[in-house]
Amino acid sequence: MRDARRVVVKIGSSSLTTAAGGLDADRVDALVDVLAQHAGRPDREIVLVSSGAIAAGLAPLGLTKRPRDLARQQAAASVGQGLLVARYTASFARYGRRVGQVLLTSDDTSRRAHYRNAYRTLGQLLSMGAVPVVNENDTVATDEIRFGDNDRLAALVAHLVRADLLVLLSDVDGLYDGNPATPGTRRIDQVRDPAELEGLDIGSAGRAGVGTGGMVTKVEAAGIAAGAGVPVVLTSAVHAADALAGRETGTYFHPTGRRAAGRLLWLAHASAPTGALTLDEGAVRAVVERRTSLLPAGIAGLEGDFSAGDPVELRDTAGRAVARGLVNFDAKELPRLLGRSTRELARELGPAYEREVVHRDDLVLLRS
Ligand SMILES: Nc1ncnc2c1ncn2[C@@H]1O[C@H](COP(=O)(O)OP(=O)(O)O)[C@@H](O)[C@H]1O
Ligand SMILES: N[C@@H](CCC(=O)OP(=O)(O)O)C(=O)O
Repeated sequence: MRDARRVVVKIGSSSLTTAAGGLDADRVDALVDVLAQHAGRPDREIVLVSSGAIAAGLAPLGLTKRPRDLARQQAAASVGQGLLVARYTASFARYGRRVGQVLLTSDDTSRRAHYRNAYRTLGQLLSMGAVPVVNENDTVATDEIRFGDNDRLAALVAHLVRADLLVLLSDVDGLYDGNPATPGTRRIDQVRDPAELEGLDIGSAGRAGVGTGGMVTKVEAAGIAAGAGVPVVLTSAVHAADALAGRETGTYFHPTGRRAAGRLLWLAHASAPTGALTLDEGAVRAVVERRTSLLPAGIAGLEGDFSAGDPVELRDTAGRAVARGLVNFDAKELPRLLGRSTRELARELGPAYEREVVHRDDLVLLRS
């Protein structure tokens, strides 16, 4: 951990705001002090995933707690994101460092061209010595395409930039074997296998009116990152320096998997499918066992109003999800193509209809 060169640090709203609501400039500065020192060493790079846009926008808009409706959350995020980045800009300037704002949606990150763009921009910022400050693009995301929680976004960003380490900072110094407010609960120092966590009381509520997802989303995010080969430290913001220096702190999640191919991890975790295709038995075998592309001939039915490029679920005839993929046709185009061979379609409708419905490079299996 001490040698981790490229580190993604995620900080939650609860660690950036005051009890009265609004951004806590002192806490932002304290975090930046630690990050700037780490990033100031040769060969070290930081990508910061920062929540707090909604929380920072509440007080300026006269709101006392996080609104339930999406429209007001988006308005708060719009006001708060500006304030948040202004604060980071001023704070990193004390160290002569620039910051670059990067706002992502799940839609951006599962589409091939957008994914490459995100990868390139983050890499460029880092190579120019700037600190990318990433958040979800809350003001334009709809409920359906929202990540909704930055823990998962941070895990996917860690994978995207091929980070050596993911540090999740919260207001609690690690994962506990029960709600830490309950006397007698103990911190878990290491997690070697997510199965070790089964049966633990892991709360889904964050600090009232501020954070989202509680510990549940952190544990899920740690599972995604560790499963993709990125070790994770989960600790409190006050221990950020320890985590970056490789000193023991919080809960350490050992990597459990190998680094998977780029975009497919995003496809599996970032996006909610906008529709579903039902595959006949032969097509399930072809896609799952032989890892081929999905052709119209093997599709028995479809549901949902998707557009070309959207993520869809691939199901067997019993309705079980077997894979997820990016579809190459709009839902309204597909019915007349189903069950027909690509050669026949190309002859009848033109060469554009020879294409796969889901290309195997855009397909991720959900069970093996
Ligand atoms: N088993 C657990 N271990 C640690 N914290 C837990 C657990 N269950 C629930 N929590 C709560 O989760 C909270 C952190 O979630 P949240 O407020 O959403 O964080 P953030 O805003 O940093 O993303 C902690 O303050 C703690 O009260
Ligand atoms: N994108 C949202 C943060 C969503 C979120 O996951 O919040 P948190 O649980 O505090 O990390 C915002 O900036 O307000």
